[in-house]
Amino acid sequence: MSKLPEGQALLELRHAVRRWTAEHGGGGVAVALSGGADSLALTAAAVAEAGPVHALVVDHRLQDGSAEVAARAAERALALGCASARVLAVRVHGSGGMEAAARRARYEALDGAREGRAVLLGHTLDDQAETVLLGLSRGSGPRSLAGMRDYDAPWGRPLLRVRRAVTARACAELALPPYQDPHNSSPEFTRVRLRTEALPLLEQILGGGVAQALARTADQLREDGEVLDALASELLAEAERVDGGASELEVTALAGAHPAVRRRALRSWLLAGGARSLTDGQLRAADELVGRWRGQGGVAVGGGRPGVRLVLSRRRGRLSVGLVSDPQSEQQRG
Ligand SMILES: Nc1ncnc2c1ncn2[C@@H]1O[C@H](COP(=O)(O)OP(=O)(O)OP(=O)(O)O)[C@@H](O)[C@H]1O
Repeated sequence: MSKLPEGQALLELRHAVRRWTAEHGGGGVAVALSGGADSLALTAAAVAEAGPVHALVVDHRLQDGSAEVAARAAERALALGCASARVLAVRVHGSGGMEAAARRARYEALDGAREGRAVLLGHTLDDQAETVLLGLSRGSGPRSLAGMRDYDAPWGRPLLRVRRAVTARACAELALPPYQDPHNSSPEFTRVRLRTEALPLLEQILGGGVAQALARTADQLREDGEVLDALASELLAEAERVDGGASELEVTALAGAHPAVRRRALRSWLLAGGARSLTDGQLRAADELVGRWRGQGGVAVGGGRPGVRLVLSRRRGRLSVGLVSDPQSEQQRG
């Protein structure tokens, strides 16, 4: 496409992408294109504002006709002026449900194909608001209420301040009918009901502005969280001792810190040590090894293997993580 039409919606998107590239660098990016309105409109705006654009379309191969949907999206990307468009066919497998497995496969494929470029995603302010509302309702911690960041290398989200309705209008201005994913309107998905039922009701009861308010909450929590993370990494640097290649934490160095900072320090140290999907309960139990020590046993943290658990324990004034065999889970397997 030689020249884009200059409709209001497209201009708003171009402005958002221009702001993003000014802050995080342009000169060529990849765009994750599903063919839906958000990423299609983003692709058009990026072509105009972000240098050569390389479209990456993931075919999850979960629905009949998915290859055609992906091929059409790639064609559109080229017609919009992308420098290249690739379809990445993936195999969705593994634990945690289909949605989570598809997401994992998608991000892995995008990461493998980006060739050093940032990858722009089409998340909008409405996606951010839904993330925050879902997190609030589920009692998630501040890290998840802080929502998505506009750049979490290599993932860029230039549209986090743009309403979803704007991307739909931009597609209309471009005369590009977006692909409508049937999953996006299926009420069996919690997120869809939040979008189509809960948020409109809240908007009606509170007189509007709810999505923006939720996104603002995320911004505030993110800023606060960054300060706490910085304090936690200072604390970690003071407490960490590396002994024969193994990382341990000196309890006396942790003891004087505020538990909120301590838990963040423990979280990042445990993740670096191989823990996965830490819960608030596990982190609080881990913290009690410092703050409420009464000789208690170790704390199992997710991240072991069948028959082996990853356990955090305190010995001789230091915390360490190690693999401990777990006869119970061996029995369950056997
Ligand atoms: N099949 C796909 N191929 C390439 N990019 C995709 C695909 N599906 C989604 N994306 C990218 O991810 C963005 C968010 O998509 P969507 O909202 O459907 O995902 P989600 O599962 O809700 O969110 P998340 O990506 O955070 O898991 C899209 O705007 C697009 O940039």
